[in-house]
Amino acid sequence: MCAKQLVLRQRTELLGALCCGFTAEPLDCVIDLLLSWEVLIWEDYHNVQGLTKPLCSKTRDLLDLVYTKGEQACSLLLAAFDQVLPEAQKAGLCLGKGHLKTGDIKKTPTSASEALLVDRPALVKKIRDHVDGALDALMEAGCFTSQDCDEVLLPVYTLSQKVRKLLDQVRFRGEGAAKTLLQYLEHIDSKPQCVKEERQLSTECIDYKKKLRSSVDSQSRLLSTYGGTGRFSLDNIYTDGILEAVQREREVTALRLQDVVGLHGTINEEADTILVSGEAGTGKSTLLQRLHLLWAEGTLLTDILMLFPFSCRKLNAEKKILSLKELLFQHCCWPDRGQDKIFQFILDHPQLVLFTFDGLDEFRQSFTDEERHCCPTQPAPIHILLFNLFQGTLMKGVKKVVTSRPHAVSPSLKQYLCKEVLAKGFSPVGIDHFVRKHHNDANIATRVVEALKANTALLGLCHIPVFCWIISKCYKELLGCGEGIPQTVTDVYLMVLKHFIQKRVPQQYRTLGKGWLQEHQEMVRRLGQLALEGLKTSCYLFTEPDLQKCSITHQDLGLGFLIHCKDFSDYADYKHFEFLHITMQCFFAALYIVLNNNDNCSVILNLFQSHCKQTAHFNHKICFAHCLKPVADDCVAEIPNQRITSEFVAGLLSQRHRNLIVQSCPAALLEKKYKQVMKCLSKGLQKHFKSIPPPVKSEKKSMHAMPSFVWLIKCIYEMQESEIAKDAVAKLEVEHFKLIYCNIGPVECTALAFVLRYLQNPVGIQLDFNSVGDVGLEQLLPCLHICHSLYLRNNNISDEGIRKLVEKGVQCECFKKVALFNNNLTDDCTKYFAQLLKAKNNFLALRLGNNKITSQGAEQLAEGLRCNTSLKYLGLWGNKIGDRGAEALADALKENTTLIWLSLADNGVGSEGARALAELVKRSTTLEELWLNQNCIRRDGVESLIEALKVSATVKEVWLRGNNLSMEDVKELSGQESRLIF
Ligand SMILES: Nc1ncnc2c1ncn2[C@@H]1O[C@H](COP(=O)(O)OP(=O)(O)OP(=O)(O)O)[C@@H](O)[C@H]1O
Repeated sequence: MCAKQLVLRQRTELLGALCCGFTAEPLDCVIDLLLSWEVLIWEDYHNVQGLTKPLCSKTRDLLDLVYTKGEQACSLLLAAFDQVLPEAQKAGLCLGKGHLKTGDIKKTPTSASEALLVDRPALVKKIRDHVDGALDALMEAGCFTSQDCDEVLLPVYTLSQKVRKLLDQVRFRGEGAAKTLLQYLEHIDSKPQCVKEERQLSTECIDYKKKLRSSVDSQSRLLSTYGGTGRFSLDNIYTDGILEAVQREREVTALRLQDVVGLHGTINEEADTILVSGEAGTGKSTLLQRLHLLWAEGTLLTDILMLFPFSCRKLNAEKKILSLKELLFQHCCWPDRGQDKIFQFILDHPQLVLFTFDGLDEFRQSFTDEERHCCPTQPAPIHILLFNLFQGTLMKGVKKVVTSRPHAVSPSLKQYLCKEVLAKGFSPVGIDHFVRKHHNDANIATRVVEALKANTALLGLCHIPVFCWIISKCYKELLGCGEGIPQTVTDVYLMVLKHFIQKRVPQQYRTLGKGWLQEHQEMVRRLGQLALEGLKTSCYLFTEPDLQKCSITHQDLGLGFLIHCKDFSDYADYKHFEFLHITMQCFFAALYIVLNNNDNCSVILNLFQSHCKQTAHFNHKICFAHCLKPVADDCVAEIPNQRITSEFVAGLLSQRHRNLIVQSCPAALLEKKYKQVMKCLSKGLQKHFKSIPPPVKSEKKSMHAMPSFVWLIKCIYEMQESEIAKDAVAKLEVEHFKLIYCNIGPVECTALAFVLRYLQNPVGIQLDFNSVGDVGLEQLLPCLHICHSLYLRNNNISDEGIRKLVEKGVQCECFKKVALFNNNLTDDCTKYFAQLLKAKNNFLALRLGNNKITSQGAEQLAEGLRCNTSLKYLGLWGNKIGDRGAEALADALKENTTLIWLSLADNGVGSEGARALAELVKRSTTLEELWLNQNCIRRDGVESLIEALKVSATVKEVWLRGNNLSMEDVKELSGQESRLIF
């Protein structure tokens, strides 16, 4: 098909490709290329870009214009799309590759202005880091006025747009300006710009920078949580958590703290907002605090001159309209002099400034991009300022780091994100480090660590830092509990409550008796009522007046323990910002619901039924919209907190805690509430299962769970009620459970195993893209006997997790497949898999792609393969087994009569490895597909494979793309053997 036809037929797709991202950058890049290839002349450029046109109109105009210019122009347009669009977006498009070689049409410029046009695409990238220098050079040479500079530096422009404006202005000013710019570019020194700016800082700016540093330093030096009895220096207690960046295609990569603000993991270069998201207590605020401290000490973010930290919770209190200047100076740090100069410096040097916003989920208004505000001096309500900062309409170029729980991150906010970082809590090593840092006494630390290791359900909870902190704080109660207790989140919070009450009891009566809850029930009820009220209005504050209303003092609350001050500076000001950690507030609310003597169970019904109504279809939008509907007046308002509260209600009503609770609430009423919850949970699960669509022909019946399913399972676990679990899944006929991207961590794994172990028939469990980790994997083991396939792509699993999996797996008759793509596996894990292969002669598929397995691992695996007579699929894509590994595997599989699929793609295999594999091809009577893409096999290696294929009756395809072969080799060799795929 000719290029003109391609442009016409794919008009909608081409339009979509340039307009879907809400940023003009792809269109601008296409235009840059077309200008440099002379498809567009300067006049066309102005016509297309027209000042106030929306993005879609510009793109339509461009497509129309190029279409009228004929076949060659269309061909170049497609080539420009090919260069600009990311691979994923090109997937469905036909861009007529090979029509034209774009390199051939690049003209040799005859003037400086022409040079700027011909090199425009490259110059846009190059000048990005030198806009200020270029403007200075142009001003000095008298080519630009300060008005020209202002036009270029308008804060609404992205950095690339500023460069394009600059280039346009230079063209407008003529050949002299173009020459000056080219000369400047030739002499750009390699020093980063900030070094120069540092030298030019006015004394006002230097003084302000010092003041800001010292204020940030004092705010972040102590761990901001719990005053009174224990204040930790952040340096002493901070423990690295797991951080991951979400990439395009929803892949994730690991990040370090220092990468949070860097380029690593960027998905949209034009945006400035970095989101750190994570569930309650995963350490988002602490991470931010650590960044602040390291900046203040001058050890990290050294290219940032001014850092402004904000707390969204505090900003809720700002009722007046204010300008950006007031926001910065009044809410962060007041300049003693030269306010205007300092503010001007901030406006002029956005790349040297960082804003951080902690706890967007606590901000009362939800993000919207409906109201634009771009003037830094114009006052506006606080939410308008914030939302425009996030979008980049205001203070484009200033990096902003925002933390939030996931539920508060709307799709409309996501489109303005430059990267998304997931805070996933502690790894098992992190838990160990944290506990040891927490306890000065090494003996106690060791006992706590051992107690955790002996109670894996609890260890699972501790990967969330706030639990780790609670457990460390209540270590005396923990060590006195005996083995295996506590098991559930409710157990942990009851332990906290007991600890807290214990502290209020006079020294001489310190040992609490069995009736401890009853003795303190009045206060617990009052706090519970307060908490419930707070949750109904999404209010997380327990302010002084609130407490006074309930005749509770801060002493009652136990300042040293329960109070969670998000920002240490708040502590001095606790009358206004006292704060109980939200999960604790949910727990008190649940206690109130359970202890309430009111016979009417409508609160419980509302609490549980609102979730149960959701169907099993995985549709976040529907689910989210449903969740946002207010459920009922007497029910808590916000869904995530509602979920946490209902889990506690289920836990408190469980038979295990009956003896404690029954002292404060009549037994008959408790029983009624218990039955009510049991009924809701069981009905909820049934509804969920009933809504599973029938399987597509020839496919397995599978269920894609959504968050409400995970919540139901967690409630059942909190109740520790095997009967509901049994009932719920007894009649379930599903062959495959899909729980991908469901925030499944160790806690959820414990609950899943508790329920799924009662399934009648074996299922596949797909948990790809979660945070299962070694601890979670261990938690899943109780349901391994009903699991035929386990999929754990991207789950931070290491060799230790595999050791435990295999230990159990060899005893489970129906466990036949495991997929562990992209985890942290090394050669160590292969000895366990070798054991599995030796012991289980019904095992079918082992997929270990994208791990860190070398030739040594392959050799160990080979030992297992030698004895195995069942494996059909073996995947080692993206490891480093090399020739030696390939030889070992090929040799071990010589006599094998089951393997039909083998992937050694991207493993550094050369011709020697290929020769060994050729032997396998020759001898195998079952092998059908061999994947050897992205290796370094040369022509001689391929020739031995061709020879082998002559004898093989089973092999259908050998994939050899991306090896060390010339075009001629490929042409010639593919002519010799059609089963080779190049
Ligand atoms: N990296 C860490 N090192 C040491 N302790 C930590 C770390 N992260 C979190 N903690 C502990 O866990 C507590 C809760 O962490 P933090 O407040 O940062 O969580 P969060 O994700 O902001 O929670 P929320 O969503 O409820 O606001 C902290 O007060 C601290 O005790």
